[in-house]
Amino acid sequence: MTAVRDLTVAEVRLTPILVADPPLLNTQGVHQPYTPRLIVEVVTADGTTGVGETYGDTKYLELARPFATRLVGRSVDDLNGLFAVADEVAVDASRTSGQVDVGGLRGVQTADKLRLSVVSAFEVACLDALGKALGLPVHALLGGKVRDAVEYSAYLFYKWADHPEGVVCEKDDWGAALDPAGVVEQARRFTERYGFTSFKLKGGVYPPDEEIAAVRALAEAFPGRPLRLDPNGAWSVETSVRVADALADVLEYLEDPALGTPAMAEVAARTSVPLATNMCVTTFAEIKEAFTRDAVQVVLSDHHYWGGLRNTRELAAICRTFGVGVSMHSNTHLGISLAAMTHVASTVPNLHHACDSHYPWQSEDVLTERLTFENGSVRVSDAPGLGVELDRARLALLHERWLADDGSLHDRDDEAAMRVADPAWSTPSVPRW
Ligand SMILES: O=C([O-])C(=O)C[C@H](O)[C@@H](O)C(=O)[O-]
Ligand SMILES: [Mg+2]
Repeated sequence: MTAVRDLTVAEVRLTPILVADPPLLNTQGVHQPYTPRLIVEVVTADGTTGVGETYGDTKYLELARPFATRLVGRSVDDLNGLFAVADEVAVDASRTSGQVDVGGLRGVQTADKLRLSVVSAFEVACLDALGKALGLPVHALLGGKVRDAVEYSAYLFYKWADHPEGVVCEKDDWGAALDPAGVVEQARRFTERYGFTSFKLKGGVYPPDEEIAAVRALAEAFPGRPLRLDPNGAWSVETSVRVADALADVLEYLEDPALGTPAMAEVAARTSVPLATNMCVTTFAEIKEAFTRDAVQVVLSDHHYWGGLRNTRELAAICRTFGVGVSMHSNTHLGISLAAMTHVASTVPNLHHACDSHYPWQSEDVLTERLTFENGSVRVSDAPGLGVELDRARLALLHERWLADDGSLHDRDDEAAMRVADPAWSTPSVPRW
């Protein structure tokens, strides 16, 4: 007789941590030396533990705590029920903003989106637990993989060699990248270390002509390779069209050149370069206007804020229906999320672009074994659940760091980090150029 499993959630553990982050530049400022993440563990009555990961800023933590309490007593296979649980969690009005360019550069900050960013970690943890209980990989729970490996692109950043003097940080060995030669050198290291064959440059940092020169230098150094440029909405429509024209022969797509659907639609109407976004289509509610106006040709999904792996598949199905491409966006994340991204990406038939991932920038992780890239791809695990194992000692150490912090690093703030180097700095108003 087979044993009957008890999939009831008996305990939920939330562990906020701070992970080292290099001084990566974007249009709002620079990354802080440590970034907050939240690790979620869901433990079933029969002792199976599932793990998930999401943003660790205060606004997510204050939703995750009541969510965790409500989860106890429910079953890890009640994935649809997670959304009902989320609806019960109140979001303070001060946490929401209709702005597309809020911190973190991932589009509007509505109450629903904040909730979904928390749901996603619990959904992944439940899927991991369920997979372990059933002896099935997460991709099988999503309907099965259609590829054995998922391709990622090199996520290039303008970067200082070090965080400002006097700032407590972990050293990295990437060096500075502040001009076209530095960007090409960084790209070379990405190819040597991980075998990536496509490249995305985070732009909006320097005047557009300097970023055009950097992409041109990449095109020369890596002929024929897919290239992308993402200034996070820092440009006007005119500037966007000018950059698109200047790079039309080498860009796979231009990502969020201008801010918001109306501006993106104007740019799209005036260029043949496909436009991608992780800023103007970040919720299901934003799809209709963007697709109707043909404002974007590729949606960069992110299971964290779209509400999990199953919602990511729903988004992909909508994109497929409308002939819009789909790929994946990334903020700073660890191996649990990379595993989750890889599982869901392996099940999406219409994923035709290499996905973004910050993972190579993260020297620290909470896993016993880091995930690896081979020829720019991550192999899809067939082990039960996500196929990762938590390193409790590492987790405790990174949590200690979070506990020891005075609160100044508990919320991502690229503007504040830049002010340490440049006291006069404030996030530039948009369009910046
Ligand atoms: O593709 C994007 O827009 C991002 O990944 C946004 C991020 O916030 C990125 O710019 C960063 O981490 O600086
Ligand atoms: Mg982007």
